[in-house]
Amino acid sequence: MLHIGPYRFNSRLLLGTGKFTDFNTQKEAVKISETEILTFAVRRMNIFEPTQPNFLEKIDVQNYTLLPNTAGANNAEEAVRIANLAKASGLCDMVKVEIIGCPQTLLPDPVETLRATEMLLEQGFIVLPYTSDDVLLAKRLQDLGCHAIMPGASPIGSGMGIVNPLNLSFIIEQAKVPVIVDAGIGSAVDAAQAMELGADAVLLNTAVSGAKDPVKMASAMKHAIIAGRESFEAGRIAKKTYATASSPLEGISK
Ligand SMILES: CC(=O)[C@@H](O)[C@H](O)COP(=O)(O)O
Repeated sequence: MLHIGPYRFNSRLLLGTGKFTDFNTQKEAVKISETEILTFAVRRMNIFEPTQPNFLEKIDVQNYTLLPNTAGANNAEEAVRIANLAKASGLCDMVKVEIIGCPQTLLPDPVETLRATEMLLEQGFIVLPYTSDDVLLAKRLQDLGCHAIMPGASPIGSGMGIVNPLNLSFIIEQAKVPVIVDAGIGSAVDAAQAMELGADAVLLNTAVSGAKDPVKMASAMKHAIIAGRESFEAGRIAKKTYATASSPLEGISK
């Protein structure tokens, strides 16, 4: 079971809701993924304008925990403002801090992310900062008291998978809060790898919404995350340079 602050989840898949070609595909993908947490950019919701189109309109949002993110914020103050807007509209008291520092790589701004996390924690939010795979930054965020750490596997939407598994495993090793690998997942094997490294969950969007068959990919991601977690818990065999026979002959009388 995944624990984030006071919340408990059976699914370890967090699904982004953007970039689907149509609302029916989005709905089917969300359903088959069996995710319990949906994430979205607050700035894309017309939260105070019920007459305007709502991109979650096909989804029965009562059945999900909503994780608004602060995408679009350029600094800590803007992120805090966006988080409060989401909270005031009754969406959730959890927030994913997303403060992009570079328009080309979409990598997060570490200083502003740290500041926003501190400010939001002071205001009583359940805070999940999206961060790079910087090991010490992850520790600093954890020391502030954030409720989960969300290191990127690779740049958002790149589909490059985990570019630095070593950094990720260092982050996981030292973590006292859930580690949710967020962004850059390209296919099911990447999601399984994150879980095998010991991540607590995976957040992804583009790999599903941009797949040739998004619904099938959502299903694949669900299974990959379950398989990766089971494999992690089962404990993999040690890697060796040379072969070991599968049917050893030692001890067998001739
Ligand atoms: C939807 C969301 O929160 C994204 O910002 C997230 O980082 C997903 O990234 P990918 O699209 O690379 O999976």
